[in-house]
Amino acid sequence: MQNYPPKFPSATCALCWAEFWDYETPKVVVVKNRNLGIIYRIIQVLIIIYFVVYVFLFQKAYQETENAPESYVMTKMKGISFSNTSFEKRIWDVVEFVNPPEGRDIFSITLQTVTTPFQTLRTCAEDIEVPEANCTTDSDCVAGEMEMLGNGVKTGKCVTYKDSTKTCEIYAWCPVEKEPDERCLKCFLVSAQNFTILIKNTIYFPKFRFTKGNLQENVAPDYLRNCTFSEETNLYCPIFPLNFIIEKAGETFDDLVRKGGVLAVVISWNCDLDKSASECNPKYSFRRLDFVSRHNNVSSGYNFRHAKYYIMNNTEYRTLIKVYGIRIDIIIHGQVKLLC
Ligand SMILES: Nc1ncnc2c1ncn2[C@@H]1O[C@H](COP(=O)(O)OP(=O)(O)OP(=O)(O)O)[C@@H](O)[C@H]1O
Repeated sequence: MQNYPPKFPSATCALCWAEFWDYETPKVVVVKNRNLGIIYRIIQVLIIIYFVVYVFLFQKAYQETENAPESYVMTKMKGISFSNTSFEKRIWDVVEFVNPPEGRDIFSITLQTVTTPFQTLRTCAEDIEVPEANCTTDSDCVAGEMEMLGNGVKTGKCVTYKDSTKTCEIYAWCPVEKEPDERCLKCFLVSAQNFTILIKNTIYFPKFRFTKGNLQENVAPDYLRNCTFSEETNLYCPIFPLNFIIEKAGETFDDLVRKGGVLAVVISWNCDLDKSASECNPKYSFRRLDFVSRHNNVSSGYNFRHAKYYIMNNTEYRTLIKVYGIRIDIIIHGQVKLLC
């Protein structure tokens, strides 16, 4: 059965042409129902409130925004400390305890060291803690073999490590490093808490050509030497005592000195450029970044090794230094808005 006559293109075209000349208008139906009317008005009011309060007043969606400013950070530490160990009496100035020295946005402060002095390239017994180091006869030590967690290449001999304990002999920087049973936590850099850090920061938003820095302008040349940061009274004095950063990050110096750790100083520049530039101020926050290592027995804290080389009697020596310390990361955030 065929319901509709077959439509030919010419017939469809004629229909369209006829409809083109029709007049259309929506028909409004007024429902006289109080409840329905109340719901309708409430929805209208909610939509108006959303746009006026949230979109316009709070989000300021009529403004153009720019995120991720170009940023310059320079850091400089000041401080001096004295350590008195059985090994040596030592003065620690910034050259000793700041790594790297150029004043980058990521740097570390040495709080404790495990030092292995007078290492030379020669043979010695492998450290007992190294896997496969224990031996009873020379046949346990394959010459030329290297243990990736070890300190050198095996010579093929089994030698005395301590008392009756024997380990494979290795060719390495000897003597090899030994972690002391107990590190003297009070020996090192106790006064490090009072060290101060200058953090110079300038941001630039290229779209709006807006730039600002965190340093007070037009002040006495020795202003920075005498001021300390305070969010309430000294926002533009970016000199932070180390202990201030540690406390604000919710940590204690004693905890950090044991294993080291990584702290962040976050500087946020969130500004409304429709207001005066003086109302665009940095906001500082502080937190510990290496939370994963803090609650972890396998690898906790922050440490690294470096060596100082020297030549004595035509022999090259090095002092191996394992450093435990605080790494500071300066992180810059920013967002500005301007009426377009
Ligand atoms: N961490 C800090 N704590 C206190 N004052 C500081 C700190 N870092 C720098 N200053 C002081 O801030 C001022 C500006 O430092 P800047 O590094 O620009 O100049 P400088 O003359 O090279 O400093 P300096 O020779 O003292 O290291 C100097 O007076 C400097 O001593």
